[in-house]
Amino acid sequence: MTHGIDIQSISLTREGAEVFRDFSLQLRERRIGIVGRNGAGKSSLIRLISGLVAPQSGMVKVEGVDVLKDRAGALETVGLLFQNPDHQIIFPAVVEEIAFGLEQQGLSRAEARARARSVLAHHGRADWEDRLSHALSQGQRQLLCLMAVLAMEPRWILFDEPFASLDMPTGLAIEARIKALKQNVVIVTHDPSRVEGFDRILWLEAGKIAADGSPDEVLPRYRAAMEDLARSMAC
Ligand SMILES: Nc1ncnc2c1ncn2[C@@H]1O[C@H](COP(=O)(O)OP(=O)(O)OP(=O)(O)O)[C@@H](O)[C@H]1O
Repeated sequence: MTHGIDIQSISLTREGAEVFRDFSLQLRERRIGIVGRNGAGKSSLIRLISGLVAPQSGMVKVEGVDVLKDRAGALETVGLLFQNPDHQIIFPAVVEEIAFGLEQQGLSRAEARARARSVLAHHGRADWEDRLSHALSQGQRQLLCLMAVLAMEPRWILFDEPFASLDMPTGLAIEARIKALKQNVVIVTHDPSRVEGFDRILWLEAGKIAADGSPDEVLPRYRAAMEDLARSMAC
């Protein structure tokens, strides 16, 4: 049985601004979308879930792993893809980028590189073995980040606006890859059409859940509210 993601009474303040106060949430579904306006706390929430941001109080467990206290366990349990691959990629060489997380999980350097090469081959990118990350296109760098996360085989993968800077074919290709993943997936997006057909949608507003339910329950209300706001902002 899956324990899923268990967020208990989180309070988070960033640079003096309160983002969450006594916030609790349980996530078990396989496909979860998070929508909400700029500054609602969507990125902060998935950073909390992956253990990259520490709350002032409260606890986050993913599949029973305390992601703040058990960093090695967290790497095996939850992977995060940043919106901008350039904020994620550390190494000049593609193979090193994929091997790094595997070494963090305890593989030797040689084992990690061999596994990285097999991951590239599995995704039909064996020819990237000797490529430099910065010489890839934006969409290709995003795919590299996805492969680096998938290589670690986490049970949950969190995506922070994965489509924001991709052209249409690359966006569709990444969307198809995400759909085919066997892992549990959480996607933060400003585009409701990307999360139609998901199991659960959360609408986050100023650090609180404004709506929580199926896409049919939440997305029409979200779209209508955003359209109302747009009308009130129009000059
Ligand atoms: N690195 C940071 N340092 C300090 N404060 C931050 C940082 N990132 C976000 N915040 C603050 O946390 C709050 C929530 O931001 P967050 O990025 O989580 O929202 P979001 O819903 O993902 O917004 P967007 O849709 O614009 O990406 C905002 O008030 C923001 O100013």
